Amino acid sequence: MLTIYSDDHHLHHGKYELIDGQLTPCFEKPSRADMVLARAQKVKLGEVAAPREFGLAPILRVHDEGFVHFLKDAWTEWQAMGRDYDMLPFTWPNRRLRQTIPDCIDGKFGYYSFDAGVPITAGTWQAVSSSVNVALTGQAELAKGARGVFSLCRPPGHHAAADYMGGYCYFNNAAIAAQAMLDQGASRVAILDVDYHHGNGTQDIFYDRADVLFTSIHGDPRFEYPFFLGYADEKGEGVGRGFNFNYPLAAGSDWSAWSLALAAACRQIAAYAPDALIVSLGVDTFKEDPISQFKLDSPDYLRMGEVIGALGLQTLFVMEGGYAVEEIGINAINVLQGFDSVT
Ligand SMILES: NCCCNCCCCCC(O)(O)C(F)(F)F
Ligand SMILES: [Zn+2]
Repeated sequence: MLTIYSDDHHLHHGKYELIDGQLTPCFEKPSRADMVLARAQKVKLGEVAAPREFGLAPILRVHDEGFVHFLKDAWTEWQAMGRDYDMLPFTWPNRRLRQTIPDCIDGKFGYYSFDAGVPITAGTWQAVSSSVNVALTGQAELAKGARGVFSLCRPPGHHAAADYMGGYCYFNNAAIAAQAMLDQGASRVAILDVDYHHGNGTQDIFYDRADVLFTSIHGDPRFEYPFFLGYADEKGEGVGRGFNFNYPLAAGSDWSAWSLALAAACRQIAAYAPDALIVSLGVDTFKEDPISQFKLDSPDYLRMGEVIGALGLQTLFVMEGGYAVEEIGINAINVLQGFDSVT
């Protein structure tokens, strides 16, 4: 399988995030992507190609213009205030507060984010732009007829909605790739989000649409981040009703429970008969993941890839989460090798 990868992700390395009331070194760090790349090369998964440049147009097909320009100019504005350390948001327009965009950068940052898990640094813009180009280059390769392509994206994207970032995500790489497929003539695209956390951003972007089917298996939002989306009763709205399927699972879920949800999601995807499938590939479902509560083991990722491969769909894998850095490469690449093993 072809892998699309850029070293530009190293330009984004936030220092701290707030976990359990403590400022903690960021779990979303450069070594994550380095380990996945190393594993792909070690097992000779296939060629590794650099991304092509696609510019702002495909990003603006999904994200709000004000949001994009805030992110583009944020670091310059922050530096102009004499601040040379990471930007972090700290206040958000909750219920019954004005949804008016302030002039002050702290107010703008809060308007365009939903949590403090999105440090902005000098290199963040370049890194997130590159991550989008990695996803779009993968999509372009798939459009040429490849059965499967791996876009090794970093930073991840599935928590980012049209006009807010959060949870280590800035631009929604998978959503941007899905929209590009539709813009190039696809009628229907299915997204399968296997990350431990619900892809609230991806769901939100396509919630009122029938041309993208969103399915997600994740930690139950009653106890797990992102808490405020991801319930099973969220089925889509308007013409999008019936094109959103959430499979929240209890803490401690292992392959036996998880694979039943995968089978259910795959039944929906097969019935939808999409032109292509995008997998938001997070492997924080792993039993040793430091911030997650599922119990999948490394061999389970081979089986996950086989089940996805059995759908017989052209598939773009877009890297999302996974924080057990020693095993992230084995687990992510196992999915791709499992997929490739299905002829
Ligand atoms: N007590 C643990 C608090 C963790 N709070 C933030 C979790 C963010 C998860 C990000 C991700 O793994 O879903 C992505 F794929 F986007 F990277
Ligand atoms: Zn996650």
